[in-house]
Amino acid sequence: MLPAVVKLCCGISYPHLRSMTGLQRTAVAVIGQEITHLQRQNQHHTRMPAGLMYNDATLEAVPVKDDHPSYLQQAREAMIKALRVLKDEDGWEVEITESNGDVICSKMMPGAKRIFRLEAVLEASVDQLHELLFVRVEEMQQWNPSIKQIKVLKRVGPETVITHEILAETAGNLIGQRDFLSVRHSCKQKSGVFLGGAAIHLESLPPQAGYVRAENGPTCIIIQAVDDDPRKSRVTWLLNMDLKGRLPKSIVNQALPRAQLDFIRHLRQRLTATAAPPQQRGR
Ligand SMILES: CC(C)CCC[C@@H](C)[C@H]1CC[C@H]2[C@@H]3CC=C4C[C@@H](O)CC[C@]4(C)[C@H]3CC[C@]12C
Repeated sequence: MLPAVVKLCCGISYPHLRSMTGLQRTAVAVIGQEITHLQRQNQHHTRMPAGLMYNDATLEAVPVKDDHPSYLQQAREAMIKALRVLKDEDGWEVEITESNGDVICSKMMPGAKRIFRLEAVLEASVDQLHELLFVRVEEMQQWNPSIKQIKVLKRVGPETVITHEILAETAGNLIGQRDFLSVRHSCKQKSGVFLGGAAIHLESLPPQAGYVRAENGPTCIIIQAVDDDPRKSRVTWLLNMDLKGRLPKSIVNQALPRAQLDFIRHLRQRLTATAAPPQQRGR
């Protein structure tokens, strides 16, 4: 199914491919590699029962009964969709330009849904960011006060996890309590690290009392080394979120880019905190 979708996309976008630059080329390159990976993974899936391959017995179990082999596919499809959106340069409007160079643009999608793209350069290596944003994702609540909890419910593969995220009340004041269920996938390429994600449904974890189940994705964070400095990385983050519930669009469309800036600010604080011991900070 996915290879067919990608072939179709490639066909549609072929005339545009010749005029592409930078990020766009990266995005297209990764789509090709993803197909190859995916085809290999799919061969495994047809031979082995779902869930047997990477079951990690040490994981603290919130039961994920509704296991099926397509989580990896869903995550990859989400990543490809998100990359296609980033690749298309048309229709982006600048929302916020910060004095430190961070820029947030937004774009209206079919269905009158606004999505947001943040671009920032961070003082951290690609590996450091991969570690903080994917490998040690459960620690995020320690450095990001907007998040009450992130829990890895299941490891679907070495680079694919199912997570449950609960927003902190501080972040939710205006928006109300939200939680998310997502499949998240990380893909390391020469050109950088790609983190993709999409909302999923699990019968074993239905929306909880007092929370509105929001949907995050298809989304993608691209982390690329800055050419002349391996200690810096360029982050391109597509935020595509449906907060659900009855919220005025104007409020949502202000809250989302703000949430992106907050996220990056906390990430920077976390990076400074680890870079220098407390007595040296600020010198
Ligand atoms: C009140 C509203 C507007 C707040 C929105 C909060 C947003 C910005 C929060 C909620 C859940 C968060 C995500 C939770 C998990 C991950 C997985 C990780 O691999 C990359 C970061 C990422 C993708 C987070 C990005 C920021 C995030 C999307």
